[in-house]
Amino acid sequence: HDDLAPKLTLEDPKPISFVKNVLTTPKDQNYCNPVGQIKDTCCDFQSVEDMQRGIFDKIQDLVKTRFFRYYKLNLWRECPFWDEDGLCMNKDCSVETTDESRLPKEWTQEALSAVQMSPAGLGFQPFKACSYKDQDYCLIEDQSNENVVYVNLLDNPERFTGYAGVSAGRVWKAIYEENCFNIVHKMTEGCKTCNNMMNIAGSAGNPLKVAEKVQQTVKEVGPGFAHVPKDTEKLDQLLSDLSETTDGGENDEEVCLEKRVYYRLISGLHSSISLHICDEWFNRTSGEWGPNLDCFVNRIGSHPERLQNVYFTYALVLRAVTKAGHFLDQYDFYTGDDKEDIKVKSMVHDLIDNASSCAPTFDEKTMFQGPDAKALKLEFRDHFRNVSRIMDCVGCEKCRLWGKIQTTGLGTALKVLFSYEDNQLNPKRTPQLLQRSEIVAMFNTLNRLSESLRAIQRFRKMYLDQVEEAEKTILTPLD
Ligand SMILES: Cc1cc2nc3c(=O)[nH]c(=O)nc-3n(C[C@H](O)[C@H](O)[C@H](O)COP(=O)(O)OP(=O)(O)OC[C@H]3O[C@@H](n4cnc5c(N)ncnc54)[C@H](O)[C@@H]3O)c2cc1C
Repeated sequence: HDDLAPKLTLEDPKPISFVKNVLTTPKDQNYCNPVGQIKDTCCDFQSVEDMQRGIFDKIQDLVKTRFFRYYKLNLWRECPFWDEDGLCMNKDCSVETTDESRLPKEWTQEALSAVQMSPAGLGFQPFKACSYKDQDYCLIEDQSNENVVYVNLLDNPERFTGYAGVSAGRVWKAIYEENCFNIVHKMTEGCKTCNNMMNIAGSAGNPLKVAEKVQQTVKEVGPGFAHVPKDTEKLDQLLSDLSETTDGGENDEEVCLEKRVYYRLISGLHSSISLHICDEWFNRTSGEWGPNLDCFVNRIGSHPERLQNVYFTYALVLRAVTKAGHFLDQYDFYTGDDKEDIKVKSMVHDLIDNASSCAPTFDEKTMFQGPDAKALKLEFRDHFRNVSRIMDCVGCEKCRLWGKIQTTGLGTALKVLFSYEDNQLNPKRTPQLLQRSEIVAMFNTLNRLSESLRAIQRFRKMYLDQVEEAEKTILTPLD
């Protein structure tokens, strides 16, 4: 499978000709500076930027603390969907793990069977074995598995690794294809195999598109891949049924809120990862790390929707963090050092207090209200769980690490928003609500999104500076 191995030498992004741009397009002072309401949220772009600036330093300081910088995970689970044999051997892809002897002994392997909860019974439960609870939107790693390791996130920053090509593309494709809800499933009721197949081949819910997608997927990977039935006759029949029953064409307005939210969330994560790559790009000529404007313009700047989705995802996660405020206020942030525990607790409190001083950024009560609400919610949850499993198919260790953290962070946010009413987020009523890894993931995800918003502001300025430079070049007469 040579073609599936990650391409390690990602080509440099296409350079932007600013002089040509200035000559051909009107100067855009508002470049990458969206205004107005962020669709499907209850806040506008400007207030999100203001809030992000207000709490940026607080969240940066928080993720550096002992409690938040160590993340425990299984980095080497088998990809459950396809044979992922692409292994990125680039040194920037590798993850440095932490020797457990340097961590509080209560966190470590030996204590697994002994400790489940802090004496107070509130919160601290880092060693719970893996199982999906109904409320969970993502796979929580089996903390007692012998393959789990601790990683110091500060030693393993998410940045450009060179991971790209077929392997990375296939993971993104599979993630977007999880956004396939109800309507398609209704058409294939009673056909379990077909339903499974739809799960991996689905598109935006238009049956014709799905049929085409199935055909394309089968062509690419062949029958027998993941859930695609080996029985090609059945497949042909399904495709012809689908083509007959559809009139084609999809009306965007008909895409339900839940589906839009799902897409925006994933696309926001994707944009955020791209932003980190562009912000910490490795310049092969100078041998230095730094922002790459061409990368930004190509991947984000020229796609307004991708840019806006970062704000959306930030708004959603921030709402989840503030909603969980009461629970976190009483959580035992155990680090093995009493002073540090108190410090972390007060930092979390301060952050949430600041974020809560503004109106909520997202209204979770608008979702799952229609007649199919219950089924749709289950589907939404199951699809998101699949996204966290797809992370095991990422062929670069470092990307997998951050992919896992951020999908767990988003899954935790969804759990807080959609699995519990405000009054249930009380540790006395639901002491086992969140595990340590979920809390660490949610705050680190908020931090990465916050860094992405800051990167957008920086790239915006770089872009305008370049335009100004180009204008000077045009206006300066040649000697
Ligand atoms: C989970 C995960 C984590 C990763 N982490 C890293 C990392 O830490 N460092 C690193 O260097 N590389 C990482 N990668 C690889 C990186 O995301 C890109 O895949 C790679 O840089 C190649 O980029 P590309 O320009 O070909 O397009 P990709 O980013 O691979 O995008 C594929 C296609 O998706 C569509 N698309 C792109 N962005 C969006 C969006 N925001 N919304 C909707 N559609 C979009 C476009 O059609 C695009 O062609 C990661 C990949 C995955 C799957």
